[in-house]
Amino acid sequence: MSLRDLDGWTVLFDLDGTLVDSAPDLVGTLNRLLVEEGLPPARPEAARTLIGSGARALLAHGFEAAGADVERARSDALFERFLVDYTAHIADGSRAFEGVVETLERLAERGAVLAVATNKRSDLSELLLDRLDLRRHFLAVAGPDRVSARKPSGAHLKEAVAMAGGDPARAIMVGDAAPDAEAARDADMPCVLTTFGYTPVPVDTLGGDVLIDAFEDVEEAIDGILAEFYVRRALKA
Ligand SMILES: O=C(O)COP(=O)(O)O
Ligand SMILES: [Mg+2]
Repeated sequence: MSLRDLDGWTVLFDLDGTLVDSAPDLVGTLNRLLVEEGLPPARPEAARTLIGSGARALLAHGFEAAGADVERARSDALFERFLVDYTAHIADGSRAFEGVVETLERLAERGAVLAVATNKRSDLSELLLDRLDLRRHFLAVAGPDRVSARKPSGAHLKEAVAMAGGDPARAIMVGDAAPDAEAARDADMPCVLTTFGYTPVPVDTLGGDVLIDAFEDVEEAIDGILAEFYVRRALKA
C-alpha cells in the first residue's frame, strides 16, 4: 500500500499518558506532599488515573482521597509547593513511551505538522519536553494557559491547531483520557486513544475512533482515519 502524504494535516498530541509516561514524577510529588502533611501516600496505580485534568486537579483529588478537607486540598499554598517540588523532579523517572521519537519523525517526514495540546501548564510542559529532548518535534505547545478554554473544550484543540498554523478541519487528536475524547468530539476532530495512558474509566468507553496499544500504531491509525476522510469526500463530490 502506498502511503498518502500528510501535507496539510495537523496531529495534536496530549502529553501525560500519551507522549510521556510522567506518572512516576507526578505521583512522586503528590506523595511527598501527602507524607509531609502527615497523610498516607496514594497507591501509584490509583493516583495515576487522576492525571489528565491538570496538576491542581491531581493534587486536590489526591489530597481529598487521603482524607484531607477540601479547603486544605485546594489551597493555593499547597499548589505552590506542588509546583516547586514537581519542577525539581519533573524528569527523574518520566520517559517518552516506546516508539515516540521514531513515530513523530515518520509523521513529520510524511508532511504532518505536530503540536501538543495538554492540560499541563505550558511552562511545565515545555520543561518536560526539553528535558526529554522531545520539544524539537512540535511547532506549538498549547497548555491550558495559552488557550481560551482547556480540554474537554474543543476550543483547546482548535486553538492549538491554529497556533501551529494548521486547519482544524484537517486535524487529528491523539490522547489517553476523557478530556481528550470529549474535546475532540467538541471540535469535530477524529480521535485516537492510547490504551497505556491514565484514565479512571475503561478507555474503550470514551468514544475514541481508534484505540492503540503501542505508540507506533499511531501512524496506522492516522492512515485509516485519512482513508475514511477521502472516501467520504469522494462520495460527496
Ligand atoms: O497534567 C495533567 O493532569 C494533564 O496532562 P495531559 O492533558 O497532557 O494528559
Ligand atoms: Mg493525558
